[in-house]
Amino acid sequence: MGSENGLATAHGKRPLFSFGLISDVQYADIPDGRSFLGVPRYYRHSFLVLQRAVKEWNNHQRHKFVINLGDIVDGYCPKDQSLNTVKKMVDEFEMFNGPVYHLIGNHCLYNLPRSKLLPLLKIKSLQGYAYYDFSPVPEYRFVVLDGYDNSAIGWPQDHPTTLEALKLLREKNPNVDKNNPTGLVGLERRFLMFNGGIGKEQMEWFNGVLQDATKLKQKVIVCCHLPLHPGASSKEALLWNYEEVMNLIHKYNCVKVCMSGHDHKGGYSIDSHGVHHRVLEASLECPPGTNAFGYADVYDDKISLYGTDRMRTTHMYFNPKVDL
Ligand SMILES: Nc1ccn([C@@H]2O[C@H](COP(=O)(O)O)[C@@H](O)[C@H]2O)c(=O)n1
Ligand SMILES: O=P(O)(O)OC[C@H](O)CO
Repeated sequence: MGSENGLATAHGKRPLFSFGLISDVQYADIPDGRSFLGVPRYYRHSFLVLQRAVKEWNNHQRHKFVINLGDIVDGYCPKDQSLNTVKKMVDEFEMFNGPVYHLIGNHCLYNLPRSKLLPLLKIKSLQGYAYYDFSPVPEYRFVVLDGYDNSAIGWPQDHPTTLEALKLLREKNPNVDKNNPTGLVGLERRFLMFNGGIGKEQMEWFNGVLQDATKLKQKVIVCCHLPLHPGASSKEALLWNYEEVMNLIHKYNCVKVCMSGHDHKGGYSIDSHGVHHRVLEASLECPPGTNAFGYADVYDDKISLYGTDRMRTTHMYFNPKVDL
């Protein structure tokens, strides 16, 4: 891991704080396999990646917390093992000497209902939603979005949200298999069942948090399992209503970085308003002996993400013209 070890850096400053990050561990006690498109997936090895990540984060000694960008378990995990597998993963995360913040992903929801999943992940939620915020230092606010708020997965089959999401998928995606993007053109390829969107109440809550952060002169890092910007992601992995979310973010100047998982190859872009979008490379796709985890050093004018092996290092400088 490229390291500044939390000490004075090249531009002479100490980070305000640092934190560990990882995404798409997608562990299951099953033999190696492949994605639909043929990319190898190492279901058992991904647990070893997590173990090595926790060891590194603890060795560093200065990380204030760790954030898991979602999909702690894989959809192929035998369903009679789901509960114990999620517990095993949470227990491993809890070997970290500090708080751990989890996001939910589609694979989590293939395994467990929200009522079981959220308490295990220690996500304090209202009515089963998995969005929340926290402020590790007065200068920064993290917003965790629930990208499966509007979704055809994770809610009971007869739930109004499921029915509404299925209606949208029928309108947008003519394929029988609603995970199949064949025939969908351009950004419409995001209308797949393994994606989802942010609902009205969550949007209102998000707007309120951005207003409050602006008042407090806090910089905001938005985290969502589903990517929010086409420049950093495959079209097939995007949040259904990413434009609505980005329009809201762009009304304010406080959001500096958006972080996601889901699109396993990873990605990075800066949008037209200078907001950085970083999609993290998946732990699941690390061949044995390799890794994909990292940590971020956070300053008042940049975030440096230091990746290990398959997770790329990214220095994200904030646009000095964008004042708080
Ligand atoms: N191009 C694609 C990608 C996926 N699918 C469908 O999605 C399911 C999940 O895909 P994974 O990459 O997670 O394995 C897969 O079973 C397909 O139904 C697709 O049709 N076309
Ligand atoms: O996380 P999965 O297995 O549902 O795969 C999602 C795809 O990578 C999105 O393009």
